Amino acid sequence: MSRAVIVVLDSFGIGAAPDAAQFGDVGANTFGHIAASRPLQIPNLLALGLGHAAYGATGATPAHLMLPPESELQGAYGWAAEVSSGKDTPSGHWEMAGVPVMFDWGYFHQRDHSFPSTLLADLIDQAKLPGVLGNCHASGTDIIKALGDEHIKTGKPIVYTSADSVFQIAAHEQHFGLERLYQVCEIARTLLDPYNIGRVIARPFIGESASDFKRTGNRRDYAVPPHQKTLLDIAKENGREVISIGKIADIFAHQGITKAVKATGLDALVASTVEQLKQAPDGSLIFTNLVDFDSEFGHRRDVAGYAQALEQFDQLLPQLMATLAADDLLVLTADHGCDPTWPGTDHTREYVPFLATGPMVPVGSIGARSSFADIGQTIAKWLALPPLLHGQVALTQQKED
Ligand SMILES: O=P(O)(O)O[C@H]1O[C@H](CO)[C@@H](O)[C@H]1O
Ligand SMILES: [Mn+2]
Ligand SMILES: [Mn+2]
Repeated sequence: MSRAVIVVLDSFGIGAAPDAAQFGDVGANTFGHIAASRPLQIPNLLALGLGHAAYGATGATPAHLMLPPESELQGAYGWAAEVSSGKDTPSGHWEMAGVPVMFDWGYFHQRDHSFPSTLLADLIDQAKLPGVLGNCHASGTDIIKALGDEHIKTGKPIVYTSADSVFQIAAHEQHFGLERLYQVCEIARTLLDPYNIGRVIARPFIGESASDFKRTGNRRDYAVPPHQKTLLDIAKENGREVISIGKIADIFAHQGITKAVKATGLDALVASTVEQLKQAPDGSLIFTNLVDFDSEFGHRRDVAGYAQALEQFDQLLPQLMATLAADDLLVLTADHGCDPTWPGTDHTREYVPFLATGPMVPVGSIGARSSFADIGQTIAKWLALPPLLHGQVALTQQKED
């Protein structure tokens, strides 16, 4: 048997998807626009075919990049489009696990007074709150700067949303209390089910004034469970270990997971992945989400920070690859784009990279993939699990002669 590792570089799109026009995202390109900002030192990602995949997705090599010859690549590369109706995190992850989201989530479209008054009244009543602040579309870091002081004074949590199907609640870890914030989120989760909202997100922060308010790693996402069996459920049912690292367990509403490991930051998340890979039994699935690309840089429209984080990840990659056993598969991908040069602060509809490596992975192009589900289907095959309902197998183990 063999093992599989998926590492999601959250928001790392590689060029506008064929249906980007429906999202106002024609021309968005997370990777391309970061690469255009300055020369990037990412030799390991390029050796896995990242530049080739970006070329495949857009028809152009990202600025400043010299692509290694195809014969020198260390894996298979492709570029995958999303079939799910939204460009949100759960849709992207569920689709890559074989469950595209073809229905529409509920959204709060109004930029101000975004939430129905009955919803807020029920939340205030059931969670025994003195009221709420915010009630608008916002960037999470801006809104705690603007309303954090008032929140501390009044004890009213800050509620806000975005173009995603989310209801986010920001509150101070000490003044309001972390456990209390989680309890309020659980109440909100039940109230939001009838609105078909994908996630309630707890956004704890610390600090004593606007200049030093800082969100912490205690963020928690309350997702609705996937509507069909995912790759994770199928692996678990077949007696496999399914190890979540970072946000994955939350994104799948803790379904199909046998072990959940928390870590904060790129270094710690990759280190946890390496550590789990060292001990995971044959047949295991390890699934890691690197949230910082999205939450610290993409949504913050921080091109320099994103570029630096890509270089940091590139440096961590050899260690991860060196931990792969002879028949292991490592897939690097993303769940959507979040072009830091794009107007607004929301996600962008993009192709994502589908980079696969491991000693038995055939080298070369696996081309354009019409759904992220090809990732899950490929892994199901690699792990000798029953096939998923969606997706095409992109590659199989290359047997030695
Ligand atoms: O601005 P922050 O709070 O980071 O919010 C972002 O994070 C949410 C979940 O990924 C997205 O819906 C987006 O609104
Ligand atoms: Mn995401
Ligand atoms: Mn996001």
